[in-house]
Amino acid sequence: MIRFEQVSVTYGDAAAPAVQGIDLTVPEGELCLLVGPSGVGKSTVLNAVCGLVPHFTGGTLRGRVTVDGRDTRTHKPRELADVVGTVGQDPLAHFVTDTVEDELAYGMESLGLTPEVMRRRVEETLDLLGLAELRDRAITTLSGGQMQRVAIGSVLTTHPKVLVLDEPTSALDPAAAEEVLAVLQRLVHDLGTTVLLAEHRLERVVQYADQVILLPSPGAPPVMGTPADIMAVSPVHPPVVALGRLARWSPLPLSVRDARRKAAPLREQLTGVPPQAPGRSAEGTPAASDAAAEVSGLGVRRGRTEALHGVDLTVRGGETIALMGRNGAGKSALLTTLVGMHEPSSGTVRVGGAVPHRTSPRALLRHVGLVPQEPRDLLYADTVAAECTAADQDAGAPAGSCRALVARLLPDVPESVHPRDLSEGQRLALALAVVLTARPPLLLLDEPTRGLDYAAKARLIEVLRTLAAEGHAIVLATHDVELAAELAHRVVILADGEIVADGPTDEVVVSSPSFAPQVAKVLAPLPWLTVPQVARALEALA
Ligand SMILES: Nc1ncnc2c1ncn2[C@@H]1O[C@H](COP(=O)(O)OP(=O)(O)OP(=O)(O)O)[C@@H](O)[C@H]1O
Ligand SMILES: Nc1ncnc2c1ncn2[C@@H]1O[C@H](COP(=O)(O)OP(=O)(O)OP(=O)(O)O)[C@@H](O)[C@H]1O
Repeated sequence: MIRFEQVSVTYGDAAAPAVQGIDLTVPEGELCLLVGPSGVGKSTVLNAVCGLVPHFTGGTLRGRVTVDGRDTRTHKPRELADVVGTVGQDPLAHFVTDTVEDELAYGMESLGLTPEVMRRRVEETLDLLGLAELRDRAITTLSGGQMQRVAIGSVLTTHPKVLVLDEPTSALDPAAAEEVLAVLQRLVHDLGTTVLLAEHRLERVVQYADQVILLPSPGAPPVMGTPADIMAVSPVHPPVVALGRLARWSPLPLSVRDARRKAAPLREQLTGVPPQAPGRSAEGTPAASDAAAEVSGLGVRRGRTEALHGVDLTVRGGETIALMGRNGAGKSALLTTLVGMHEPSSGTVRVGGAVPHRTSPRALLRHVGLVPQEPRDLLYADTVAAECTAADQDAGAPAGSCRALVARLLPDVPESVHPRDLSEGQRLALALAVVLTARPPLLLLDEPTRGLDYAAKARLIEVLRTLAAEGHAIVLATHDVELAAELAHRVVILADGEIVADGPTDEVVVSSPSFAPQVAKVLAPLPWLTVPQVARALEALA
């Protein structure tokens, strides 16, 4: 259905192609997963299928890409739209209408479907993606995950033969991610739809894949095979696979269910061994005077929505809190209120003693820094190098500090490229470095792992742990249960703008079917959360 013949893509005046030696076929009616490290060229491959590369991104495509027999060189993206539905990494860039309902209907209008069919599919999709209450909402007022749901819904309504999805679950809460994957699988099984999907959080998708294409490193040709064969060699793999490799299980488990069947001996070995508590540093709980932020009885309105109400939260230096909860629960609203972007409708907020919305942004910078959900909002300069220089100057940090942080998080981020042209993971690494350079006492991160591969995530965890150990307070809003399990001392769960759980990570996540990490599910009822925890314990036992 999708055919690549000796394809390579070179951007602008880059010295080497971003991808090369791509020669493969994605068969009709299969769900094919594209995996590989950050910046390796996954989006480039996907965009070549829908024709955005090279028609919109520029650059040179050599070789041939055909979709359902149509050559993307001679067919513009518009002329492929009836065959290929695409969800890109940045939904906002692709929306054409203003409201949720219009966006869901838009794709169908050009296909000449009857009003009855259109109506029915819109209703189905609203229900399927939990968007019914938001149908009249302006798209610009949606939360990140709500936008991603609309973007996915808008391509589902047209029932295209081919779906191309770039990290489609990166902003979705765990339950929504599962629902979307279940829908995709149903389309593949029942309608014979062909799905090509790139994703970093393999724990969410690998068990649904018929085939996996691995781009192992920049410029290296892809390897294609069954999920089990590829996971056995892939540098990127989900925690169950890491656990399976560690415990030498064969065949390697791809799902929690597979792993549980093999885990009895490991459970036995670990029984009675106390796991090291997640994220905990040697210093223990910091003194009560260290409050980096105090929130009390907080209410925040966004348009007609009561995004937060009655929120009480104290964040202390040295502590890392994961803020979790469904899409639209109010996580971003809380973080942005802490940096003064919204005036509370009730209650009080103090950050380092200051009232954020009455403090000048410049003065507030001494107390708090936010990496926003859309890293682009933070980046102004024309090149990565200029962005880093500016960050050093703003923070009064030694020249080269920001650049060194970028390199520490992700190798090979190009210096002279415009931040706009970076891959998703590269752009996030840059935004993280810009904020980390200022070393604010309170560090807020909104979904800080989109586009990051497992290795980059592990390096980010290291950097953040060091900061926490030095007394910085960290709050991260995330749907990444694996990240929360590794990093957070404490988990706070928001639902409909209210705090519904607040406690030590192991206590909160282990008991939750949505927020438990894979290792917790595999080893339950034992309270283990992460592969590194298990690895350390096994080493000590050996
Ligand atoms: N328009 C462009 N101009 C110049 N370089 C680009 C452009 N788009 C992408 N690149 C570069 O090509 C490489 C591959 O990027 P791509 O977005 O395809 O990676 P990816 O595997 O999707 O990454 P991620 O996992 O971070 O989303 C990166 O080094 C990126 O900086
Ligand atoms: N300008 C606005 N007008 C109306 N409602 C808004 C506006 N901005 C945000 N909202 C709503 O406020 C609620 C909280 O949004 P917020 O972005 O804080 O959610 P979130 O927990 O960060 O979600 P996600 O996990 O999807 O990022 C959502 O229901 C959202 O639709």
